[in-house]
Amino acid sequence: MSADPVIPDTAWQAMTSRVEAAFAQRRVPIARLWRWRLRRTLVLVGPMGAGKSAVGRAVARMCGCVHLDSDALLTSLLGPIPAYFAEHGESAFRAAEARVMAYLTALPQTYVLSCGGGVVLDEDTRAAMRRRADTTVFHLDVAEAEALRRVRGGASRPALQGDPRGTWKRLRDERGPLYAEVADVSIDTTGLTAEAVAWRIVDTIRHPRRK
Ligand SMILES: Nc1ncnc2c1ncn2[C@@H]1O[C@H](COP(=O)(O)OP(=O)(O)O)[C@@H](O)[C@H]1O
Ligand SMILES: O=C(O)C1=C[C@@H](OP(=O)(O)O)[C@@H](O)[C@H](O)C1
Ligand SMILES: [Mg+2]
Repeated sequence: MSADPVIPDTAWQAMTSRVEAAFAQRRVPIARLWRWRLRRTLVLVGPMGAGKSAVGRAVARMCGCVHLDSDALLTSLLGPIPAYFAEHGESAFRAAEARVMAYLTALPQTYVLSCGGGVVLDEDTRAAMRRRADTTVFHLDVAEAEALRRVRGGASRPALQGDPRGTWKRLRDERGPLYAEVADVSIDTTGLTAEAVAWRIVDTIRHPRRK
């Protein structure tokens, strides 16, 4: 794939090297205790503050699989997301995000992927998520008040600038059908710890018919 003008080749190569290193340094899974191994890719989508990043980390720790976070990779490519939004605008961020998602959804390995809340805006990303038979997509949802508590008013989330409460609700409503389009399983995380959500995900994968 040729380099996007806003992403130097060297930065792209550094990012893909980070991903390859993550696969090379996989940790011993807690799940080994019960001799169970995750053989699927798990993708977490949902609104800001649903816990996609925290839950993804917890699931990967339990299963000893690689955890990737689209926002962490984008930060390594573009620098801090709020500064990038301010300097280049949201559409430049979305273009970079779609490119990172195309790369991630084409990886041959299995892993846990925490997505940024807006990845579903891109049609190709949604199609790539649905295409993979070895992937289960979880839609993590959360009640508005708890989401706003978790993101502490949205200071580090540029998409919430101005009116965090109104914007969070509008984005969640607008994107709700897109999350539903890609998700195999939906979990309301309100009142649950990130670890409890992670256990629920692992349980869903281990006992698919009990969903
Ligand atoms: N289920 C949860 N219960 C309480 N706090 C949570 C939960 N999930 C995440 N958090 C906390 O809320 C904040 C935002 O979570 P994060 O995982 O970054 O959300 P997202 O990636 O969906 O925007 C973090 O400080 C995280 O530790
Ligand atoms: O919903 C959005 O538009 C965004 C969500 C953020 O990720 P989280 O959902 O992990 O907070 C991050 O990608 C960016 O600030 C934009
Ligand atoms: Mg996140």
